[in-house]
Amino acid sequence: MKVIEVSDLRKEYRGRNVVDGVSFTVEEGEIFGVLGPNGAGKTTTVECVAGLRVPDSGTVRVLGGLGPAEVRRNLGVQLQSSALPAKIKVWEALDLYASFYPAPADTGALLERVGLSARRDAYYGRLSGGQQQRLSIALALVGRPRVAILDELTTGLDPQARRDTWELIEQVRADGVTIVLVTHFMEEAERLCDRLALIDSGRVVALDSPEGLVSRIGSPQRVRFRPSHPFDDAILRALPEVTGVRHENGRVEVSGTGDLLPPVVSALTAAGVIPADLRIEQATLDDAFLALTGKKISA
Ligand SMILES: Nc1ncnc2c1ncn2[C@@H]1O[C@H](COP(=O)(O)OP(=O)(O)OP(=O)(O)O)[C@@H](O)[C@H]1O
Repeated sequence: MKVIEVSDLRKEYRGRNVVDGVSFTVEEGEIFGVLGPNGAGKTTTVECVAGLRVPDSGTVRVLGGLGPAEVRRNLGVQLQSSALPAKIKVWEALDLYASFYPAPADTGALLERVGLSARRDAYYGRLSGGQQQRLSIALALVGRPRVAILDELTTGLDPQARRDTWELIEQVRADGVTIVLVTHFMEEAERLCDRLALIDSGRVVALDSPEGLVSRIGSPQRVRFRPSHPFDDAILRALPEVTGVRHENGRVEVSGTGDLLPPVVSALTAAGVIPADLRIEQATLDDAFLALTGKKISA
């Protein structure tokens, strides 16, 4: 079942098309990513989906076309800008948000799940960045939504807190909540998303699974090494898997397709060249974005 259907969404600010004809659908139970550089129009898009901004044109259908009140009841939203007052306590914030819904989640169990039980009496302003993010996720889930929209939820977190948050998101999805995840971290998108829309300058430039996006670009693999001594590139260029060979500061980078490593290593070995510091790199979503738009996501 399609839980969100967005068609030709447009929003203009001061003569600029911030959202410029965006269309996508989100299936029930998936983690759908909206990935793109800062200022690409991601937040504006999801805020239109959540009914928090009015698009200039285009349509948004949530859960088969519910009205605004029903959408609010079924949609949990965690936004970048949803800062709480510093002097509100964790349990007070949760109780307050729970009071907006007819059948809210058990707030004690929710605090447990996001790892904040021990901080229930703490002031919001006293929480670490990771704890504040976890509370904002709890607030997005307290109405027991069928769909949760999470915007830049790991921005500013240290790597451990980020990984903990990813695990939490996977658990939430395992409970059957459909998740729309806005991010500009490709690692986050690669790890969590079933499908994603790459957004650039208000447009969807591609929509696919992370693997699908990466496999669209020509050179999904790179092998790098430091050769024991100079050699003739022709021995590598002759291999059908190899599409390019580059030399840089005494290192060699071979790009190509398929299973690149074995033929490269055997060709080098046959020529008596020992590859030191051998590394293999898969293409990433960043490479896919670069290939599609000419820009880096993480600018
Ligand atoms: N209310 C507004 N009035 C004027 N311009 C706005 C408004 N909201 C957003 N914009 C502009 O629209 C563009 C897209 O903003 P948006 O927040 O949707 O991008 P984003 O992809 O979510 O980026 P970020 O990750 O930085 O939030 C930006 O250039 C922003 O300055």
